[in-house]
Amino acid sequence: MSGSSKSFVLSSLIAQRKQKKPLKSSLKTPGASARKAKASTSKPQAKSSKVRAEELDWKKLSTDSYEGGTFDGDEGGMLLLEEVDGVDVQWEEDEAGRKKAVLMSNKAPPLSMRQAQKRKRAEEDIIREGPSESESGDDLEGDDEQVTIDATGPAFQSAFPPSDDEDVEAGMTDSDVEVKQEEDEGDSIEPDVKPELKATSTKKAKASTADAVVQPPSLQDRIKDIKFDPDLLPGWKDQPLHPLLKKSLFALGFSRPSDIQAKAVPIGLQEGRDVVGVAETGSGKTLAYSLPILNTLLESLSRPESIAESSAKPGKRELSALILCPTRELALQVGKVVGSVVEAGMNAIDEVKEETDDEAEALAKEEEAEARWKKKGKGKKGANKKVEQPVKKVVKPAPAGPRPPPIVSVATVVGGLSSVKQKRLVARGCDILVATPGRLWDLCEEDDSFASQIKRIKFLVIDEADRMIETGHFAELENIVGLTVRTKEMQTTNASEDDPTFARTNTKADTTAVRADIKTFVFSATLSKDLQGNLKRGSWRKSKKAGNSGNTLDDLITKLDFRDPKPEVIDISPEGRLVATLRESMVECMTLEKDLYLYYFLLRYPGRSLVFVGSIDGIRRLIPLFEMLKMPVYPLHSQLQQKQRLKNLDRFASSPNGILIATDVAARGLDIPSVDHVIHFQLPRTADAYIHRSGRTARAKQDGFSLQMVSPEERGVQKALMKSLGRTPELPELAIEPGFLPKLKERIRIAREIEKAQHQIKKENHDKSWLKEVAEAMDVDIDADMLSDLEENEADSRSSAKNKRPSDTKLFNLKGELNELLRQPLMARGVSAKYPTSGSRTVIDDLLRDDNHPVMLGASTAKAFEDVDSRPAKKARKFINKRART
Ligand SMILES: Nc1ncnc2c1ncn2[C@@H]1O[C@H](COP(=O)(O)OP(=O)(O)OP(=O)(O)O)[C@@H](O)[C@H]1O
Repeated sequence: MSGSSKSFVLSSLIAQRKQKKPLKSSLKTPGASARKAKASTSKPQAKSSKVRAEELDWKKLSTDSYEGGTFDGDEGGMLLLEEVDGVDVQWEEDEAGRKKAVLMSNKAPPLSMRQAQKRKRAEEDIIREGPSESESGDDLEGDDEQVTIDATGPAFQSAFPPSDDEDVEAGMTDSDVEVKQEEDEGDSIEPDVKPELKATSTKKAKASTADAVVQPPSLQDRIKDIKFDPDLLPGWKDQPLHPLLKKSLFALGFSRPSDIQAKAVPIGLQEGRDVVGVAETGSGKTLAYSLPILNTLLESLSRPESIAESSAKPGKRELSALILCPTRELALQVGKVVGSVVEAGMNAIDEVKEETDDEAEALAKEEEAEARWKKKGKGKKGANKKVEQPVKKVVKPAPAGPRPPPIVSVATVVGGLSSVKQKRLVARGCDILVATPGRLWDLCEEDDSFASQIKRIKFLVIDEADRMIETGHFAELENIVGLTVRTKEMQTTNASEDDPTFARTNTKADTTAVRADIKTFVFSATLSKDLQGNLKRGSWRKSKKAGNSGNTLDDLITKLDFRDPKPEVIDISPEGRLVATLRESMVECMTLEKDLYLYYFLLRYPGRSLVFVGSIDGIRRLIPLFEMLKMPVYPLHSQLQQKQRLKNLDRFASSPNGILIATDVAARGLDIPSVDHVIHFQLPRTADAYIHRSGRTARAKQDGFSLQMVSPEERGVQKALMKSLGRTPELPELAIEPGFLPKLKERIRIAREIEKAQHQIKKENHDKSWLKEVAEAMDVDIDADMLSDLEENEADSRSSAKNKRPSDTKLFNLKGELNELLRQPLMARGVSAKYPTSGSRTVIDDLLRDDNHPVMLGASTAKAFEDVDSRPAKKARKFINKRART
C-alpha cells in the first residue's frame, strides 16, 4: 500500500464486534493476502508519524464502490465501509513475533476534544487497570493476515456502542459511578471547535466541571434519615430489621415473613448464632439467610465508627459475606435477588413517604395485600383463574442521571463467564459475594489477597448444601470452607472473647486474620434427619475430632467451623416433603410413546412447562423434534455455553407458553416466575431430586402441577421413589382424550422423518469438510493423494448416504405435509369442525362463549391440576387400561 493508500475495510472487525469480540480486534484489508507483501515492504513517508485509527478522518464509503464480498451482517460479512486518505500501513513485529499494523500519516488531523478525551481516558484506564480483557490474550486471533490495532474508529464506535455484556454485578460500586460519570461528561462535550478557541474552552470546561462537581452523598448520609412506620407492615413487626429493609419488603409486596423467614431471621440476627434451615421449595429461604446479612451491613453503615472506617478507604468495600451455590444459574439468581432487596427500598422511599401522608390509603392497600396472601395460603382448589401474586408495589423508576452506588454492593462469580471481568469486580471490592465453588477457588489460587478477604468475612452461607457435595466441586468447596476455619488454639482458647472482632492465626505460614465471629448459615429443602440430629446434639464436633473424611454432607458439616457450639436447626419441611399446593399426576406409557404423550400434554395444557430429561442426548433428540412441531422449546444443560444457558432461561421466563427441556442443572433453586408444569420425562433416581425438580412449580404458595411419565421399566424406580417419600405409587392418572392422538402421532412421525434426513445431511457435510478444516486450521497442505482418496471416500459415502435418506424432493414434500398437518385443527372425538352445531359433541356454545381450547377443539380449558383434582387415582387407572385395550 503506497502513500496514496485508499481504503481500509472494517469488515471482519465490525462483524466481530457485533459478536462482542474484544475491542482489540483484527483489521482486514480487501484482498489482504495479495497486498500483504506490498504492504509489509512499503516504507513510511518522510516525516510521517504513527497515528491511531480513531485519530484519522474516516469517511463513509458507498457500498457500490466495493466490488466483492457480501453485505450479510449476520454471517460476519461487510456491514460498513469507511476509507481514509494519506495513510500508510507499516508492519511491525511485537516481542511474540506477532505482526502488528502501524498506521503512518504525515498529516494526522488534530484530535477533536472528544477524541483527545477518549484517548486520555483509554490511556488512564490502561494505567489504572492494566491490560483489558482483550489484551490479556482471550480470543486473540492468530491469522497472520489479521493484524491487531485498537479498534476505536468512528464507524466501529457508532455501529456497536459498548454494551453491558454479561456484567455480573448486581449493583454498581463507587468506581462504576466514576466511570459512568466520566462517560457522561465525555458525551456532552461538543465535537470539533476552532483550534484557537480550544484552549480557552477546555479551560472553561475544566473550570465549570470543577464548579459543577457536587460530591455525591455518602452511603451513610443516604440512609441515615430513612424511617418506616412499622404499622404499615404489621406482619414483620416482630422482626428487628433496619427501616430500609422494611421499606424494601413493603415495596416488594412481602407483607409477612414466610415461615422459614419468621424463624430463621431473628436467630440469624443474634450474635454468635449459626443457623441450619430446612424448608420446602419456594418458601423464601434466600431472604431467610440474606436479611440478617443485609441488616448487619445496614446497621454497621449507621454506626459512627464504620463511617470513619469507610472514609479511610473511599470506594473500596470490604467483603462481608460469601454465599456459595451449587449451580451458576442459581448463583446469578441469588446475586440478583440479594442485590435488589435494598435497592427496592431505596427506590420506594418517596412513594412510601407519600403513602404515609395518606395513612388510610396505605392501610387499605396493606389489607388488600394481606387478604391476597391469605387467599394464596389456602391454595384454593379448582380455581379457574391463576392465583394472584402478593401485591407488588410500583417501584419508582430511578431518577435520570448517573446511577448512585448501591448501598449494598453484590458481585457474582461463576464459571463459564469472563473471569477477567469477575477478577476486576472482586478487586474493586463488594459487600457480598455470591459464587460457585469452582470459579471462586480459581480466583483464590490466583490472588492471595482475595483469599485473605474470604478469611475476613462475617457471614458464610452454603445454599442447597446437600447438592454442593454432589457437584464434583467438593475439593474446591472444602478449600474455600478451609479458609474460614480457626486454628486449634483459637477454637480451644476461645480467642474471640479477648478480641471480639478479629483473632489471628498463629502459624508462620499464614498470618492473615481469620475472624472468630463468622456466622455460618446452611440451607436446603432437603437435609437428612440424621444430620440434623447430629447438629442438634452437637455430636458433629465429635466426628470432627475423629477426622471424618469423605464426600458426604456430614463430612461437609464437620468441615464447617461453626462458631456456635449448637447451631440452630430449623426444620419446617412438610410431611411428605412436597409443597401442599403441588398437584401430582402420572401417565403410564411405553418409552417410545413418551414423545407423543409429552406433545399431547404440552398442547392440551398450555402454560410454562419445565421438562426434566435424564441425559443431554435426550435433550438433543427432543429439541429438534419439538422445534419441527413449532413448539417454543429451549434446551438447558451443562454442555451449552453459559451465555446460551442464560439466554434460554431468559426466553423461557419471558414466554408464557415456553418449554424448557433441561437436565437436573435446572432442578435446584431456580425461581422462574409462574412455572405451571414440571414434567419428569424420565424419573429422577432420588426422592430429593424429585422434590427439587417438582419445586420449580408451586412456589410461594401458588398452585403447581407435576407429571411423572412412567415407562414399564421405570415402575420399580417410581415405587422406590414414592416409598422414600412415604407415599403409595398410586397417583391420579392424567386424563387423555384419545381422539387427539392419531393426528399427533402422524405429526410426530413426519417430524421425526424430516429430522432424521436433516441430521443425515448435516453429518455428511460435517464429514466432508472436517479434514480440510483441520488442515486449514493447522496451516498445512493436504497431500494430493490424500485429497483424491478423501474425495473418493466422500463420493462413496455421499452415494451410500443418499440411498439411505430421502431425496431432496421427498424432504421438501415431507415438510409441506407436516406444515399442512400443523395447520389442521385438532378435534376431540365426536366433534365436527364443519358442523359445530352437530356431531355427538357440539362445540358451538364454547365457540360462542369464546371458551374454547386454543388448539384442541372440544377439549376443556381447565388447568391440568383442575383435571387431576377431579380424577381419583383408581378411576383414572381403569380409564387408562381401557384406553390401552382400545
Ligand atoms: N415473605 C415473602 N412473601 C411473599 N413472597 C416471598 C416472600 N419471601 C420470598 N418470597 C418469594 O418466594 C419465591 C421463592 O423464594 P426463594 O427462591 O427464596 O425460595 P427457596 O425456599 O430458596 O426455594 P428453593 O428451595 O427452590 O431454592 C420468590 O419468588 C420470592 O420472591
